[in-house]
Formats: sequence, C-alpha cells, structure tokens
Amino acid sequence: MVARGSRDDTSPQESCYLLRNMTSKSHWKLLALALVLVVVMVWYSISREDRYIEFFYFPISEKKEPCFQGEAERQASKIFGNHSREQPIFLQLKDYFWVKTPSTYELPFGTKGSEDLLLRVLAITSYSIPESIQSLECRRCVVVGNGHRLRNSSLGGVINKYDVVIRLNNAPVAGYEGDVGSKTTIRLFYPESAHFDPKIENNPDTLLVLVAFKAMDFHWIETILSDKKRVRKGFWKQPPLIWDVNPKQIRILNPFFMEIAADKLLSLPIQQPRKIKQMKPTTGLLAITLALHLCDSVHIAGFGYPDAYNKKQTIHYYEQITLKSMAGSGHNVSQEAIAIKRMLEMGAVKNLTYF
Ligand SMILES: CC(=O)N[C@H]1[C@H]([C@H](O)[C@H](O)CO)O[C@](OP(=O)(O)OC[C@H]2O[C@@H](n3ccc(N)nc3=O)[C@H](O)[C@@H]2O)(C(=O)O)C[C@@H]1O
Ligand SMILES: CC(=O)N[C@@H]1[C@@H](O)[C@H](O[C@@H]2O[C@H](CO)[C@H](O)[C@H](O)[C@H]2O)[C@@H](CO)O[C@H]1O
Repeated sequence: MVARGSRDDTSPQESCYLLRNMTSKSHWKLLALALVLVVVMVWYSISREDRYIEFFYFPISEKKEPCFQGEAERQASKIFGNHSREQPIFLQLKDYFWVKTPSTYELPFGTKGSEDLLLRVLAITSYSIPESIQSLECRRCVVVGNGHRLRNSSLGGVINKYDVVIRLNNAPVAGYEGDVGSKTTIRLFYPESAHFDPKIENNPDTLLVLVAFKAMDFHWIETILSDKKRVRKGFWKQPPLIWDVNPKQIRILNPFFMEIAADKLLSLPIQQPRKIKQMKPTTGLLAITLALHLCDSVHIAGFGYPDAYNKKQTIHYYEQITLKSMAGSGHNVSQEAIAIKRMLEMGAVKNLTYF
C-alpha cells in the first residue's frame, strides 16, 4: 500500500516538471564535476612545472622494457658516424705511456698539451668497465638529468630497475629516492661539481667518471687521490679539498665524446680563438652521448629547461635556482633541446619524463 502524498499521487504535468527539474539539477552537478576535474588537471600540470606540457614521453611500465642488442649502436652510427664505437669509453694508461696518442684538440675536446698531468692520474686510477656491466647480455641504461621535472615524479622505483643508472654532478639521491631512485652506476663530475658526499650519494661500486675541462682538473684529482698539496687557484668555484673515494672507482672520460657531442649534436665550432667564448655541451648531453656508445638501450629522465622568459621557474629537483645561474656557463640550452627532440623523434632515446 502506498501512503497518500507520496510521489505516486503526482499528476503527469507535475511528473514532467519534476523530471525536468531533476535533469537540469544533474546537468549542473555534471558541469560542476567537469569544472573540478579541469581545475585539478590544470593544478596538476602547473605543480609539475610552470609551463605547458608536451606529451613527448612514453608510458612507463612496471616490467623491464624489452632490450634489443646493438640498438643504441645502430642509432649512434646514424648520429655520430660509423667508427665512434671503436673509441674507448675511458682513457687508458697504455695510450699515454709508451706511445703518446697524438690528440688534435686541447681539453675539453682532446688531451693535447695535458698529457703529462694525465699520465700521472692514469697511473693511480683505472680504465676497465666493471664485470657487472661487461657481462650483461643487453645493457639497459637510464641517464638521469638534474631537471626540476623529476620532482614528485615517483620515478625512483622505475629508475632503480635499469642495469646502468647514470647521474650527473652533485645531484643528490639521499632524501629523493622516491623520485630519482637510489642506484648510481656511473656519476659524471668535474672538480667544481664534486660537492657531494661520495659515500652517501653513491653506491660502494659507483664509477666516478671525471669530465676534464682543463689541465688543472687532472691536477686536482691527483692531489686529492695522492693527498698532495691542494691548489686553490684556477677553478671557477672552489672544488672539495677532501674527498673520500677509492682511486679504483675513478675513471677519466675519453674527451672524444665531448668532441662528438659538440660537433654532431650541436654543430658547435671546436677550439675557437682564445678571444671567442668556447661553447660546450652540458654534462647531461655528454652523458647521453656516452650512453649511446656504452649501452644497448638509452632512456632519459629529468631533462629540459624552462623557457627563457620563465625567470622564476626553479631548474633543479633539489635546490631553488633559476636559469639566471647558468648565464656565462657556455651552454646553448635551446639548441640542446632541439638535439634531444631529434633523438627522441628518431627513437635513439626514450624519455621517462616529458619534454
Ligand atoms: C652555475 C653553473 O655553472 N651551473 C652548471 C652546473 C653546475 O656546474 C653543477 O651543477 C655543479 O654545481 O652544471 C651543469 O648542469 P647541472 O648540474 O645543473 O645539471 C646536469 C644536467 O642535467 C640536465 N638538466 C638540468 C636541469 C634542467 N632543468 N634540465 C636539464 O636538462 C642538463 O643536461 C645538465 O647538464 C652541467 O655540468 O652541465 C650546467 C650548469 O650551467
Ligand atoms: C674559463 C672558465 O673557467 N669559465 C667558467 C665556465 O667553465 C663555467 O661553466 C661551467 O663549466 C663547467 C666545467 O668546469 C661545466 O661545463 C658547466 O656545465 C659550466 O656551467 C662558468 C660557470 O658559471 O664559469 C666560468 O667562469
């Protein structure tokens, strides 16, 4: 039995009115929901970075990506030419001891004029590629840039799954593990960027790869490793005076990779007359070049600078500094962005973040 006054008593006109009323109410609800959704989406993209997002990244899977042996080599030969893979990744003592390998360029593109200092460093360090990398059937590598877009990315777990994780300069892992991971197979550095605690920010077997820009960089590493009198002059920023590392972890990057990154990726003139400022690739672009020669597959994360007009956007995932800090660094970041986009488009590298 239905009680009087219930909805069953309503006339057809009333029902029609009620129905219209309900439909318009649910319209409003839907509209409000869509609005909330748009606001959340806009907020999310802004919180990731103060700029538009180009969807130039590939979906991240929890499983290991398939790895095709020789794939990076094929891509590298298209970009850098056929013979670049024949170059050793790290400099070797034998090439500077009996036979002085003549180099066409001075640092950072060659070793011309720095051979004696280099010889002393090579005598106390090593050049081998560790067995753990050597023995891999297929080398999956990821190059982790220091860019702000890694912040809140939650990519740590994904990054840790790669066989080889390459990091740059003083990029920290401690406290940022969720976003950048904790595995570091290789870290590229130079004296001015060596301000990290090797024991905290690296793993016990991390290879510390020196990118030399000037002869003094060889001198610095020698004084640190042999505990000789430190020299303070000749650096644009005071390098560490004490650095607790095992010399067997140190490698010297073959400057050939700097040369081809400058020439083939950025078309930079190499070795300008002294009066003209020498432009150079960033350490990140250099690391991608190195990875294309060492690995079978190369993925990248944390690459990309804000647009030049975006003066307030912080550039690193770990500190608050802006593009202004890079004025005078000798980098052309817009040219580098074009080079990276080209590599993404041709499939030479894949991006875990957006670009
Ligand atoms: C003041 C200054 O000279 N800054 C330079 C710093 C600085 O020397 C070190 O951080 C040590 O403190 O180093 C550089 O670079 P930096 O150490 O900032 O970053 C390492 C690499 O990450 C990529 N990157 C970084 C930030 C960002 N928003 N997008 C990116 O793509 C770049 O490829 C970059 O190379 C360097 O060595 O290249 C280049 C920077 O110009
Ligand atoms: C001649 C000289 O020392 N120039 C310095 C640059 O090498 C240096 O750039 C920095 O030089 C580094 C090598 O030492 C890296 O290439 C780094 O990416 C780059 O930013 C800038 C930093 O603001 O200071 C100049 O005085």
